[in-house]
Amino acid sequence: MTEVYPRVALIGLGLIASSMFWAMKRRGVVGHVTGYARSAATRDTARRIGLCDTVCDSAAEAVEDADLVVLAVPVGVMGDVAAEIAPYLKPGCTVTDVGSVKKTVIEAVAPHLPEGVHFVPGHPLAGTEHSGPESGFASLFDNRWCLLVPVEGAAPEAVETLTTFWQALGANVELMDAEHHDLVLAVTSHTPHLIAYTMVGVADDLRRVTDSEVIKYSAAGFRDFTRIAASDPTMWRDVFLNNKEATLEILGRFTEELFALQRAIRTGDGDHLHAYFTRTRAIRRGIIEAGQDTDAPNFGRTRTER
Ligand SMILES: NC(=O)c1ccc[n+]([C@@H]2O[C@H](COP(=O)([O-])OP(=O)(O)OC[C@H]3O[C@@H](n4cnc5c(N)ncnc54)[C@H](O)[C@@H]3O)[C@@H](O)[C@H]2O)c1
Ligand SMILES: O=C(O)C(=O)C[C@]1(C(=O)O)C=C[C@@H](O)C=C1
Repeated sequence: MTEVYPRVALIGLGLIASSMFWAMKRRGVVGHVTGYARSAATRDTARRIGLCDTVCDSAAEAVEDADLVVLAVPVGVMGDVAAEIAPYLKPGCTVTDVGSVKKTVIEAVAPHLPEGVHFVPGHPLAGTEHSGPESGFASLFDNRWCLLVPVEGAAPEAVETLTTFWQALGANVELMDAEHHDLVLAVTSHTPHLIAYTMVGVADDLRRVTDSEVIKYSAAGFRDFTRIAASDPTMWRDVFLNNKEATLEILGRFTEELFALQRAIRTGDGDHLHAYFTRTRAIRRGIIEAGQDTDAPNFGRTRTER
């Protein structure tokens, strides 16, 4: 296919950036890809496995000729990274990010970017519990959503080109505003992760107290929780600290429902439980009927399957 961008720079070389690299190379989406990660060990690993055409020892060097710069670092450091690269950005280039939270990332990044640079924030809704340069694979974004969250006054051509880029990586693209994005993701991703972290923590405490074999005999549902709860601690700490308002709102609602279910169990209100579970089952069936069941095609894949 024709190149969407001649030169791309990946800042941060973890799961998402490495998957983007392999996906770009799979279809010849771009020309040359530079990469930079803060840690020398990550840069060494990237060089060893051929991740990026050139691995640079500074962010400045990585971005200087890039037509697209992708910030693929934890959301808590997006602003620092933007400040670091700002003086070296090529006029007319596009800067995007892949952060799981949009409002605070936009607030942290936008003020650093010089005029003439297009900022088009993004978020691919695809991932695994693995992290680091060796965890990526080319098919991660296939048939997954990538949400773009253009800031006010964003150049339509810059948004269009980034849309074409993500489509070439296999994703379906939609535009959304930042506040709505953060609320939707609090429901579909952030709060579920917090619940999984909590449930696994509770099971672990229980194991210590009773010395039972909670983990050894864990059923499939709980195993799914342990997978989610194995996700990167830095990434998820930053997600919760940066999507405070929406997560707390959804957690509040979650707690109310949980209390209602708790009460139904205590009072023996089987009708309440049955009606509730019937409603939730219908949601799952609706997803399957709508053909949107993209159930975990990426889980457990390794880099060798790229
Ligand atoms: N993991 C997922 O499921 C997923 C999905 C969609 C979006 N995201 C978002 O993508 C971003 C990256 O996540 P990931 O899963 O690829 O993480 P990761 O932990 O696999 O990789 C992060 C990379 O950033 C580097 N880094 C950290 N601080 C840096 C700094 N100050 N300067 C330069 N490099 C730095 C790390 O060395 C590492 O290479 C996050 O913002 C995350 O919220 C993650
Ligand atoms: O499947 C997983 O492991 C994920 O957690 C991926 C997941 C999600 O919650 O769906 C996690 C965070 C992202 O920002 C986007 C995708």
